[in-house]
Amino acid sequence: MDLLAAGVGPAAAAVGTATALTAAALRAEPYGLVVSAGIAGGVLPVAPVGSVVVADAIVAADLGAEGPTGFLSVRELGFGVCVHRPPHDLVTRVARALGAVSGAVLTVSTATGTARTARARAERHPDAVAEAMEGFGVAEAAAGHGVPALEVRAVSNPVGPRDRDAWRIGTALDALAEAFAALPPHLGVTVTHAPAPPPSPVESG
Ligand SMILES: O=C(O)c1cccc(C(=O)CC[C@H]2O[C@@H](n3cnc4c(=O)[nH]cnc43)[C@H](O)[C@@H]2O)c1
Repeated sequence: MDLLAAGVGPAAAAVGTATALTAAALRAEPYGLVVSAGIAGGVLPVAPVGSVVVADAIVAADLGAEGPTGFLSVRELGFGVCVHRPPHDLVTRVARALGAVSGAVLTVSTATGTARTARARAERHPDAVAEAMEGFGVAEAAAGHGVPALEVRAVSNPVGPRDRDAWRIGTALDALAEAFAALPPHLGVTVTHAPAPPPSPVESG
């Protein structure tokens, strides 16, 4: 299992993921799974701060155009996909193992900051449990390489009017670390850590 910090937003996430997947393919050591992980805004009441979510759909929620009747996705415009669906069995297994909520996780380039945007996105995506800014970029890169993608997030803040005092990034990172410690056997991988260096000799005398 390798860890890549690709940056914030769908473009940085796609570039970082595609580069890593290409490099691995050229080494003839292709990856079998990509996991987009991080913190997220949670949709209340299903995904409160500190909860973990697993995406059953990774949705590009603001990639498209505005029309007179509202937002039109790239799929509605006829030139792309706006949803990637991770393998259903894997989502079910991982969500159960982590005690996580599963549902659609929206990828946005502009984080929700008003009740009006939160309402519009909830109306368009009633199955959404969270939003973040990278999942769809990761999933597009993975799809381009024929590799399945998962998205696992820990909730740092509620989706809604911008309120930085309500953010609990430490709580979310603790929950994410706990989830990732439990994850490997459910992905069918074993994690090996480099052995700790020996303690430096203590001089006596
Ligand atoms: O200052 C703000 O209003 C603000 C709004 C959204 C995100 C940020 C960040 O600095 C974190 C970006 C980082 O965190 C993920 N994230 C966490 N919560 C949300 C959210 O409610 N909506 C979208 N993204 C979120 C995101 O994936 C980025 O990696 C600041």
